Amino acid sequence: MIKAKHLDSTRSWIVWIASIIAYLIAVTQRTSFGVAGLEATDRFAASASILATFSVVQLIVYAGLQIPVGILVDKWGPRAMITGGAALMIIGQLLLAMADSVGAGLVGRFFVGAGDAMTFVSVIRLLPIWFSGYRIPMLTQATGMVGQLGQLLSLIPFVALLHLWGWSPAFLSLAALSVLAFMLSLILISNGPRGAIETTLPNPKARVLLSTAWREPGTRLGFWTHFTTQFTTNVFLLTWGYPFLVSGQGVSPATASALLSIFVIVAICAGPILGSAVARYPERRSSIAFMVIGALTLCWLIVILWPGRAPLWMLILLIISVALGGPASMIAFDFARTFNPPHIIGTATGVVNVGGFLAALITVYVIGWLLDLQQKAAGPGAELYTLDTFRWAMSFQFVMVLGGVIGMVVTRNKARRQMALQGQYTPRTSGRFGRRNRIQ
Ligand SMILES: NCCCC[C@H](N)C(=O)NCC(=O)O
Repeated sequence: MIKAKHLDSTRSWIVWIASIIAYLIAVTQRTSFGVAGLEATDRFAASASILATFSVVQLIVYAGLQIPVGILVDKWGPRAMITGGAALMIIGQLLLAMADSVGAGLVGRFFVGAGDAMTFVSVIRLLPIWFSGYRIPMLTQATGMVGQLGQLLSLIPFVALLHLWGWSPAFLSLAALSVLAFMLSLILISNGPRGAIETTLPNPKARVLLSTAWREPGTRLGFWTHFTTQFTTNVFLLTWGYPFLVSGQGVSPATASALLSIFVIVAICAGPILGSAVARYPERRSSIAFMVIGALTLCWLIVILWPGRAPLWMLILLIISVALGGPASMIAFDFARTFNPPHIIGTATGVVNVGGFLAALITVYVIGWLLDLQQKAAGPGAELYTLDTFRWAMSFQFVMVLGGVIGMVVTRNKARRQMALQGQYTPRTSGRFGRRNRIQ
């Protein structure tokens, strides 16, 4: 087969670099409110639960928009979505810069969440338009990795601006950053040459796109893979990791912060390794995901069953294994891409991306509920955060892992049966069909 001329060209790299800058900036916008918690408490005279509402609203908006965004990526193309997302984030951060009430702040955060939700799926959709072969899984990992650096922009320069200049100028600077993303996307991103996004339908209906993507077992395998690999990372980073380490495991706040920074290091180191493993052994993608899930489940089990507090080295092992879930979750997008025809990859990617965020939302909520329940059951004056209350509450993650693994096994079997019927390679049929027929 002759390779299209635009694939893997200089233009491809320009488009990819512009798109990952837009994603990196979206992650900065996403994580900026979390690092401004103390200032937000003062500005909005807010309680801890109101502050938590900001995170929950953002997660709900993000997860709730993934499927509509995926469908729109297939209808309008990634460029319009990335540019539109940057515009929404400009509006959101301008509103936040001026907000002096919880309501106004929440509206700002809603816009930021919506703009952020439009970015990642569109960036992932650009990859098969502009690249070919093994580069796609490698660049999928690299996209996830570079994006996470956006968190560092929030943690270092944004926090510095907040302390030096105060709330409004700091959030105005974030709006300016999204202006940069908007301009770069408008000028440098392209949906590819005419016909690069193939459509079989002239004006595809949203319902048709969604049901076609969902009926494909590979999309559901991606959903459950993302669900199971990513949620523990989100639960740990977004809410319960820090109190679990400090109040449950008794480590100092400084050690807890240092432990949390391991997430960034693991994401940077593991991304290329997992990316090249997926590129070399695409038929083993789900086994790689199962290995990571096995490792993180085993580490959680050891920490939870450890008599008393777990030693520091065990906590480090736990965090490394949980952090591996981030890069492993990118395998889920590879399923969406390889099992679906090009005109519904956006929709399928949106479906897959709901998995981990939905699981995180459920788990964050249930862990909080289980902690409250144990405190109430223990009677007046009982502590909310103790080693034992955390042991029981964090154990809920095993229920989610079990549900996710069942989903993965069932959908993997369906996907394999379908591939075997189509005469394509699966590990079990490798002897019959040979490596040449494996699905990329
Ligand atoms: N290297 C870790 C990247 C994790 C990315 C994650 N799996 C994901 O789904 N990201 C979506 C997003 O919008 O960031």
